[in-house]
Amino acid sequence: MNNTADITVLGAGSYGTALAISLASNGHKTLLWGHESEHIDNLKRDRCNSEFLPGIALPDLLIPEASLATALAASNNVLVVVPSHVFGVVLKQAKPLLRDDSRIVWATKGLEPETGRLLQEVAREVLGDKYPLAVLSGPTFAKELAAGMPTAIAVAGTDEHFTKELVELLHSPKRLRVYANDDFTGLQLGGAVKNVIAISAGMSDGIGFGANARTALITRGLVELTRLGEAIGAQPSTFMGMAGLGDLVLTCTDNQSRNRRFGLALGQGQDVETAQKEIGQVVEGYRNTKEVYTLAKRLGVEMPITEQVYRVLYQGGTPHEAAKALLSRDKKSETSDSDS
Ligand SMILES: NC(=O)C1=CN([C@@H]2O[C@H](COP(=O)(O)OP(=O)(O)OC[C@H]3O[C@@H](n4cnc5c(N)ncnc54)[C@H](OP(=O)(O)O)[C@@H]3O)[C@@H](O)[C@H]2O)C=CC1
Ligand SMILES: O=C(CO)COP(=O)(O)O
Repeated sequence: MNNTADITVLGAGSYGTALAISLASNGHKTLLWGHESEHIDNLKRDRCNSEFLPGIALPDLLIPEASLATALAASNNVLVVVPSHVFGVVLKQAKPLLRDDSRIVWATKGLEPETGRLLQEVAREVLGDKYPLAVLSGPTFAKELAAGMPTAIAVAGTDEHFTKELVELLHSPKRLRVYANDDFTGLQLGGAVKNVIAISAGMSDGIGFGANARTALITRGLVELTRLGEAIGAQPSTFMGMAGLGDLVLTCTDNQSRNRRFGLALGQGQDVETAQKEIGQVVEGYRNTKEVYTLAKRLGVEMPITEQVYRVLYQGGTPHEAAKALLSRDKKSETSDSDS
């Protein structure tokens, strides 16, 4: 089947638009589908996603598209960038419209709501084994990527050929460095767990603690992520890369992160609902906390920071109580899970 576009992006929020801008700026014809036709009309009229990325012009090769059928017929490369709680829903909508040669990659960061399953399991359940799958993960704020500021990211998947082609499509010597990785599981998990740790770092700063506490949370958060990763078959070295340390540092330290801002608001005494509402965009870590907590409990993996964030978000605990609980834990060795 002939491609009329090089790639189709599903999800016209901040990150879907930023990736589409980046791809189109690389010289690739890119269709950008969004589920609200009025939003797509605005993109076409303004040549700008004023709602999510004000002031950043859409390149000529970026074509906003309101019809999912047209978007999916245009290219065999499908990049899904919707929030994790609608990932399965969007794949179900897409399934009857996919081409025989479609290949699916996502930049969604999260796990399946309630079950805590990796998105690869959701994709396989909905789509079967027919299509190659891949994931993009790493420290990439939409606004900076869309503005063409230097960025690095990692990609992994089920099919080496597809992964290599994604590197070719996305990589730009001027703006975006793309690292191929062979740990499909690790890249997905890193993108979900960092959201939870970013909330904890935000809470700590919101309370008024300093750089020491924030850095301790990043470092021990990395330990939690690595422990959970090993339990589900990821490679520990992945978490020293873009989708682990990289994304933890980014989202725990910079207020562009919605998860961090959510935590900040909670640390300053705001309630969960108001804090979420004020962000006005997806705060993946709110749901991810429940999913990561559930997954860790199921596998018997110790994740004390995640557990405390869960207490605050779902069990009425306060950020101060969470900090106290973490500080008063038994003394232990840094390098093993035994007591000191
Ligand atoms: N923003 C960033 O810097 C980064 C984001 N990500 C990840 O990308 C994913 C998307 O986040 P992001 O773009 O930032 O989120 P935004 O909140 O900016 O946008 C989400 C978009 O998804 C749309 N959407 C909601 N429900 C559906 C649906 N059922 N079908 C189709 N579209 C839907 C929303 O439409 P509507 O507004 O109409 O509800 C909106 O356009 C998340 O998993 C996030 O973690 C990853 C790296 C960086
Ligand atoms: O994943 C991100 C950057 O890599 C975006 O982080 P937030 O979802 O916290 O804004």
